[in-house]
Amino acid sequence: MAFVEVNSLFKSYDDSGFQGKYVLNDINFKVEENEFFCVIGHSGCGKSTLLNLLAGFIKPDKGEIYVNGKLVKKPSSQQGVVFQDHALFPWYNVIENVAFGPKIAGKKDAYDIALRLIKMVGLEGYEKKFPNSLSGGMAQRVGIARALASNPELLLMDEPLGALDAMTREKMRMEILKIWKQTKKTVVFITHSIAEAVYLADRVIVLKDGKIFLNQKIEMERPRQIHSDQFLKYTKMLEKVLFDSEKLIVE
Ligand SMILES: Nc1ncnc2c1ncn2[C@@H]1O[C@H](COP(=O)(O)OP(=O)(O)OP(=O)(O)O)[C@@H](O)[C@H]1O
Repeated sequence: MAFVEVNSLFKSYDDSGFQGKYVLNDINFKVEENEFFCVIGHSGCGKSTLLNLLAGFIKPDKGEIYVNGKLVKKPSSQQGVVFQDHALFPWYNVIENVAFGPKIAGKKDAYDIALRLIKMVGLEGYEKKFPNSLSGGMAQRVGIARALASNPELLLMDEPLGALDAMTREKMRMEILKIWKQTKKTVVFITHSIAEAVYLADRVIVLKDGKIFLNQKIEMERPRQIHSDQFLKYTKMLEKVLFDSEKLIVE
């Protein structure tokens, strides 16, 4: 069994639930352990819905999701989530935000865990700062540290770089890859950006009209050279599927 298995998943927000109203319509895919898995699609195609289902925040109409062999039924510390708007507690400083999960779990070393992760995301010295005094990139680093603090098996990232300016975004991409390599987590990462998906992913799926239109392995050495022929080959392939209505390729 793969680390994550999504089997015949259907989700509608309409009680009548007939086909055609499904935001996700018979979605099937697998994510291997330690894989960096990207989901890409136009606005409204169901990316966040898929992530919320993986996180156990909402339930499917039909189908199942297994994470490490366990059926996802509700949110759990095994699924860490990073949100686009970082969703930090504004009344807590950085260390309290990061230590929150381990403290709730009764970990005696919650602050040690938090300190280690704050250092890992490059925010040493900022432990006592409050979210409103941090830049977008810094707040997102705290969001990542907080998600990692519960030592989840699966890290779910919903457009974590979407609100950042282009330069910070580029820097954060590299940071995320570094953190991924260091922690050896399995990552499901949602993005609007084709280049981001090709830069980051071991595998990309393209969601469109409630279906997976492409499930593609990205076979390139890291760090990836964004001007290389191979990189352009993949970006063109994804562009074609995203903007061309005919393709339906599932490996
Ligand atoms: N709670 C909800 N109730 C009703 N409809 C919803 C709800 N959440 C999402 N939808 C609808 O489901 C569809 C998919 O939304 P979703 O947020 O999953 O898309 P998305 O691909 O993440 O979009 P974006 O990239 O803009 O964030 C949209 O048509 C949206 O309006």
